[in-house]
Amino acid sequence: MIRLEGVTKRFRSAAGERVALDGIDLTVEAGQVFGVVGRSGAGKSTLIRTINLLERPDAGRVLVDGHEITALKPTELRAARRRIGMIFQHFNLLNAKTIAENVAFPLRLEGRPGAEVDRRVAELLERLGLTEHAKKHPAQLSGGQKQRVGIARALATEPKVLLCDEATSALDPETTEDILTLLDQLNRELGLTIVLITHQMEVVRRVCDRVAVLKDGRVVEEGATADVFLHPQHAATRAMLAEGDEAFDASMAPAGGRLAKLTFRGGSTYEPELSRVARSVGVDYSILSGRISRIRGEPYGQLVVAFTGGDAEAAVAQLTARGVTVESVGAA
Ligand SMILES: Nc1ncnc2c1ncn2[C@@H]1O[C@H](COP(=O)(O)OP(=O)(O)OP(=O)(O)O)[C@@H](O)[C@H]1O
Repeated sequence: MIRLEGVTKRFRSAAGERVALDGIDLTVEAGQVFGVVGRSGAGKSTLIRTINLLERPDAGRVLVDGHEITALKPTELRAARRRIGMIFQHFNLLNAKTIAENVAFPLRLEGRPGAEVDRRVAELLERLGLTEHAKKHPAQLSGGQKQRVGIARALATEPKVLLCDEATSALDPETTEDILTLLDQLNRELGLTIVLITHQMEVVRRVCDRVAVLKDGRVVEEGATADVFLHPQHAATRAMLAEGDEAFDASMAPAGGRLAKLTFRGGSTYEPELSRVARSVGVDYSILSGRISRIRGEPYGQLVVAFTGGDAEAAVAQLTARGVTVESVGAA
């Protein structure tokens, strides 16, 4: 559905040249929710803006729904952009216009007949729970409501792709959850392909099927969200995921203990696998850190434990046989 091939973007300023994107290759399949994460300055905004050519790459190709966006003539590009909606951190609404007029705006630009515009706007306001706000102005709405207007406007021309540029970064946690539920619904109900950039790992855990990690304009890691988040391979990914988490303190582990990171996924998350195995091989374990949560709806648990007083190797073998992923985190 979306393919970036060798996409490179440089910015030149008085301070010199800065490579914002350095040969990006990425594929987003139709119907996926795809997240791009990275530190400030990694190139996330530049990357998402190349998908609708708000930023034109210096090299490489961008293909959306079979069209090579980077090769289109201006009139063709305008048509292609109608199939790519976009929402923004600060909503970018027209403050002098009413909510209904904001949503109607892209349809009026296309010159659609008045009656059709009215029908489509009414339908979108209804779908997004905004009908009672139709005649208000953006300043009269909360952040969450403004983002709903942004989404309604982005959907007006029935795009196949929705680009979300830090769409929940200006919202409180409850409103963020509300908007993510909505994006999830639009993805499932309309089959909308969603690409989002964010610095909020929770957003990715909650809605993204796949994630790419960007560092200095390069993709350093990419894969299914659960794989990348539960078994990060790159230091940049590990650092982002560790933020805000209490790191386990290896010095607190029992002397001589064998440390292991255990990952339970799906149904096994709630099974007493660890205590069964410990009983069966006669080892003790201390839990040094732990988290139970969900990634894109799939439950998982991740524990760092220290095995002591028995055959730790046998415990590891039995856990592995029961589908638990065991990674060594060194000795205490
Ligand atoms: N219009 C521009 N002119 C010059 N440099 C730019 C421009 N836009 C982006 N850059 C530079 O390109 C690099 C990537 O910026 P970009 O905004 O894409 O990163 P980001 O990951 O989205 O960061 P943030 O999370 O802070 O928004 C940065 O070094 C930035 O300073």
